[in-house]
Amino acid sequence: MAGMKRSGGSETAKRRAGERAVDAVDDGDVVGLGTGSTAAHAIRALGRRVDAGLDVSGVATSLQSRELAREAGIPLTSLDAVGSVDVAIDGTDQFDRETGALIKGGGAAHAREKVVDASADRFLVVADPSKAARGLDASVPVELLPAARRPVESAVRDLGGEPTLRAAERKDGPVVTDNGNLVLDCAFGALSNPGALATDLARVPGVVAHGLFVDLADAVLVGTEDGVETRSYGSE
Ligand SMILES: O=C(CO)[C@H](O)[C@H](O)COP(=O)(O)O
Repeated sequence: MAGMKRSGGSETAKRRAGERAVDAVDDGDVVGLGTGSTAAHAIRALGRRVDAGLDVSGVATSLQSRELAREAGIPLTSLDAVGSVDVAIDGTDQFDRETGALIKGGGAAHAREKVVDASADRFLVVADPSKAARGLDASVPVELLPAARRPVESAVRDLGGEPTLRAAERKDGPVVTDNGNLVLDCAFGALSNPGALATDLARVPGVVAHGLFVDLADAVLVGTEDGVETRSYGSE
């Protein structure tokens, strides 16, 4: 994947984080179902609790999470129907240990993820230790309207970034998101002010959503080989 490296964190660590996050789900909750390999562990764990009698419904953030939820037997609803979710469980590509700011979008699902995660009463991030960082320096995925590619690339360069169109791996040409858009992976180096960059990127005409999630996470649950470390942010 050009410009965006997916994590090779251990499956044990990812599974522990996903399972611990699902412990926070209560009977009757509407649950935001994140995208990616770590969130997939949470979806499977939630499915096991549904099998055991838990009454919840899920809001998928992608075609991937919708299919996984169906396989796991989790009843699905939509944000159109419910307006918000009680708890969202989602992965991340990088998180700042100090602030809980995230860079997401390695799976090109960050537009819907942001809508669902931002609507949550509690947004729990599940991660393995390879995602932890001091500050943020990964490239920032930007989903954009296909017709806006050139002006968005130019605006990213004006903001100090170097955009790379994300190429598909098992298809010729670019990645096309679940929303029919393209993704630019934008290398800015170390981010001195992620909040300001988030605001600037969101203002660019043609940008649908960027992968900076600032002041959204309530907690990051980091699975390890031995257990789970919970880092709380905001009001948690
Ligand atoms: O933001 C995402 C998808 O758009 C994922 O949550 C992120 O890429 C983490 O994935 P994984 O758990 O497979 O490392």
